[in-house]
Amino acid sequence: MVTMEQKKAYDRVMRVVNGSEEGFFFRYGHGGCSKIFIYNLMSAKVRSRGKIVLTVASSGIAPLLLINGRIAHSRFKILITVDEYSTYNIRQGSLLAKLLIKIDLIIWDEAPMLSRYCYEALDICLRDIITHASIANCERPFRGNVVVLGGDFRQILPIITRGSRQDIVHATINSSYLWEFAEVM
Ligand SMILES: Nc1ncnc2c1ncn2[C@@H]1O[C@H](COP(=O)(O)OP(=O)(O)OP(=O)(O)O)[C@@H](O)[C@H]1O
Repeated sequence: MVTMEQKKAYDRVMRVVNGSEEGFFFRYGHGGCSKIFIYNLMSAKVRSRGKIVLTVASSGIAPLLLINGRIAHSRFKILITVDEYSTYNIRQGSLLAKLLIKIDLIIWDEAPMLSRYCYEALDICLRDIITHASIANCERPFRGNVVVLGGDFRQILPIITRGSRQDIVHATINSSYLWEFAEVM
């Protein structure tokens, strides 16, 4: 049985996935506070309606707990070293590009572990790929796709070789231009 707080977060995302709204959510909570439990609930429900959900995680262990989870680097072909100019290695017309045009929900766990440039590259990639399919939502983050990131900023942050505290904070997702669109839940 889900708690009231879990139901509220689940209902909020489901309303957006089922409606025409776009949404970018961040599920924030400490370890063991049911983030994966909610992701699995959401992905099972959305998939049961014949819709497409991509579930990924930043680290090698978390995808094992997600239903059909994959490592984000493998799923999106993210380069190992990313910077502000990075994009994903996905070609127009490829099978992955066609899949990305059709997705209804992206769930990405352990998001604080990766550099914000990984998410900004996803944003650029979706804008680029979906531009060829539709001109709707061109101003919205992730081209209007429903994206749920999640994780705990008190756990592992991006690793910056010989980086200072400021460099690490600057590399996290909440320093990104995308963060102003995020609905934290
Ligand atoms: N409403 C619920 N009913 C039954 N079990 C629950 C419920 N909510 C959470 N749990 C259980 O609590 C445990 C911790 O939940 P979960 O793994 O989703 O946490 P998490 O926030 O993803 O943890 P971490 O940050 O360490 O990955 C799991 O075993 C999960 O099945």
